Amino acid sequence: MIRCLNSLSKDLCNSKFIEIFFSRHLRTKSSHEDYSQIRKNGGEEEEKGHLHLLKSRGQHLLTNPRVLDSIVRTSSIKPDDTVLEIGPGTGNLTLKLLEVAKKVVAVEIDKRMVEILCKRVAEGGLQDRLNVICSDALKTEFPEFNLVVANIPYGISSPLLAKLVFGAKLNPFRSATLLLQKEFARRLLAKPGDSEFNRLAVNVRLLAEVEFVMDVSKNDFLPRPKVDSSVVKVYPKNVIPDVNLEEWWAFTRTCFSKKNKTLGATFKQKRKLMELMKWSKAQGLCQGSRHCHNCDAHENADEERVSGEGNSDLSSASGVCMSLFREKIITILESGGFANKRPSKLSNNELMQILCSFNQSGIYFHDKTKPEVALASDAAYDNLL
Ligand SMILES: C[S@@+](CC[C@H](N)C(=O)[O-])C[C@H]1O[C@@H](n2cnc3c(N)ncnc32)[C@H](O)[C@@H]1O
Repeated sequence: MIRCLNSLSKDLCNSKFIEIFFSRHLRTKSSHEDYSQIRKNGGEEEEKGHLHLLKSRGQHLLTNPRVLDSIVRTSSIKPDDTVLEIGPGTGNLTLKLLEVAKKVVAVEIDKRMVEILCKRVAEGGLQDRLNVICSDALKTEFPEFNLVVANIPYGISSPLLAKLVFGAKLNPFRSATLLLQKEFARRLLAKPGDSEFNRLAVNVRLLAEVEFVMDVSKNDFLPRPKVDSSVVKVYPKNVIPDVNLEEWWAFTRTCFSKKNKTLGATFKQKRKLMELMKWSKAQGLCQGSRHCHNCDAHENADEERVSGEGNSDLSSASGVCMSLFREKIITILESGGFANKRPSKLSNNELMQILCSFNQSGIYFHDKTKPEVALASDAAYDNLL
């Protein structure tokens, strides 16, 4: 492979050769095949100069120079910008970025790609302006950057977006121009009332604005993916709402568990009430209450939750406290006019208003006694969006 790359690296610096090279020398592997299998079964083929592209790594390379140019143009890169690129692959976009940025930090998980990338960049004499990190972008602490431009592997879109947007508090950047799966981009851009509107849009919109840039054809990639793609631009907000993020995530998770159900119906569910009672109890909401003081409702509720059992009749046995709690929640929703509203039609401001009313009444959606999850930690991005 190296021999092959040596002879081709000069050509690769010229985008006209990109397509010819890829059609001759790249091969794809299905998602279930991994590197160990390639080494075992396909090692000889790699020796002959074929680079197997892995679906499991989202290795669909953008080969249309016009699209690459458009992405760079819409990214509004300034000469003193340090651009973070996730998944540079063989460097098609990286080379264009290096033409205009002061520096590019490229994070690539596949060391075969890193070899090709470094070779191509060295051929252009631009290696001093490139910092390549061969690592998983989700597990890497990014060095300083002030702009993101990337054709990312679609399989990590959610956690990566979460890492960027929620991490912007610690690592501020001007904008992220991202090539995403079209369906994911539509969900990001969806407005309340749109069929695609969901928790992803709500959570991202809390901290960032998202703008549509353009659709990209499947034919602009090698190998051709099965899904359509779109470019979006994400702008982290300068001023972010004063809200505990874990509380917000837990709240939106509850609301959007059934996004088309009315909030009144969602909060009548016994399982949801039990969970909420747990956290609200942690805040001392019910301490001293006549009903709580003399009954074991919360302890029973906790036991039932753990064992997966439970009496569905809220008015019986340990349900006295739960009934009161449910009434309290419905009263709060009704007083704001939200009991019959559906989360899929609510704006972030309205959702924030509901959460504030709950919190002011001592109702919480997560365990506030636990320390806040460090936003820079890997675990923080799992299932966030
Ligand atoms: C869609 S390709 C884009 C390649 C290149 N930017 C282009 O446009 O031609 C995605 C790239 O991300 C890399 N990748 C996949 N998972 C990654 C991860 N967790 N961290 C960093 N890079 C990753 C793949 O190896 C692949 O090179």
